Amino acid sequence: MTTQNRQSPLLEVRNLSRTFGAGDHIVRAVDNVSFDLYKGEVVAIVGESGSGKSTLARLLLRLLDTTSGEIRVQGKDVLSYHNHGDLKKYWQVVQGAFQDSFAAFNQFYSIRRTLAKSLNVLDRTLTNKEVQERIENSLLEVGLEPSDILKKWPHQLSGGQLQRVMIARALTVEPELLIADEPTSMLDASLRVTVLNLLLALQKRHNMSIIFITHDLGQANYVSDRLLVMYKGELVEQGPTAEVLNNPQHEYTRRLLADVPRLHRAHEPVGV
Ligand SMILES: Nc1ncnc2c1ncn2[C@@H]1O[C@H](COP(=O)(O)OP(=O)(O)OP(=O)(O)O)[C@@H](O)[C@H]1O
Repeated sequence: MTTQNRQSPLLEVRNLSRTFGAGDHIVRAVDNVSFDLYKGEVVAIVGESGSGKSTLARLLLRLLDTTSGEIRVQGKDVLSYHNHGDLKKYWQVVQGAFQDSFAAFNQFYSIRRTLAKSLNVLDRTLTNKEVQERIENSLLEVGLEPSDILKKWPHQLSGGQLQRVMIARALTVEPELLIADEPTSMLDASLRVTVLNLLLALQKRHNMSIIFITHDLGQANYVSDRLLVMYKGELVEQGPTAEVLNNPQHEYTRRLLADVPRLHRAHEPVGV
């Protein structure tokens, strides 16, 4: 999980901003954020509620327009993608998985239909057999038995199973980067550890890059190589996770750390 591949970043974010509203009511949800992410890295973005983490995730996934700044993936200017064809290709490289997996699924679709449909939309070149294979392999990757899961409907699955199906859905396109936005927040403690370990296993198996968004420093410590701290839309601190946690430079990071005294127990996922 060390950052070895230093040739060129997979993701380059420069001076990225997104505001909502105007005048006295302007909200700088993401304010002049810059960072790089390399292939195979797990980067955690931490910050309290409202610090701009989800807005940043949506900007990176091109689900929301930017106000200003640059996003490059594999050296390409992502913000120049406007038509559906370009965006679909982009979503084969960068995928997202979100906190509320139940809301993300169409309740009237079986899991098979959900997974096949989202893969077909993004990659029309695949045969039915290839679609089936990708779906089954992705479910196996997240520890679910395809024959059992595929015929079910979302309401028949537990929160943990749904969360894993959501990650499997992202995996069907074999992405280079997975953006996981609070993927454990709806889960109970034992399932949280399962999902965190699953993400780490995926990173190892595929050398996949992961952006892990959380308000929980303990989980960030458990999964990440590098830590980015957001406060009121700004990236106030970033660096190797152990370095940031052992020697926080920003007052806000110190405050966050003060709230989690158990963090200093090595490799323990606090709050999970
Ligand atoms: N569509 C929107 N319209 C107006 N304001 C918004 C919108 N989306 C987000 N915001 C505001 O932007 C700021 C950042 O919100 P965001 O959801 O990105 O934070 P967050 O760190 O992800 O919070 P949480 O951990 O609670 O999800 C907040 O002040 C929020 O109210």
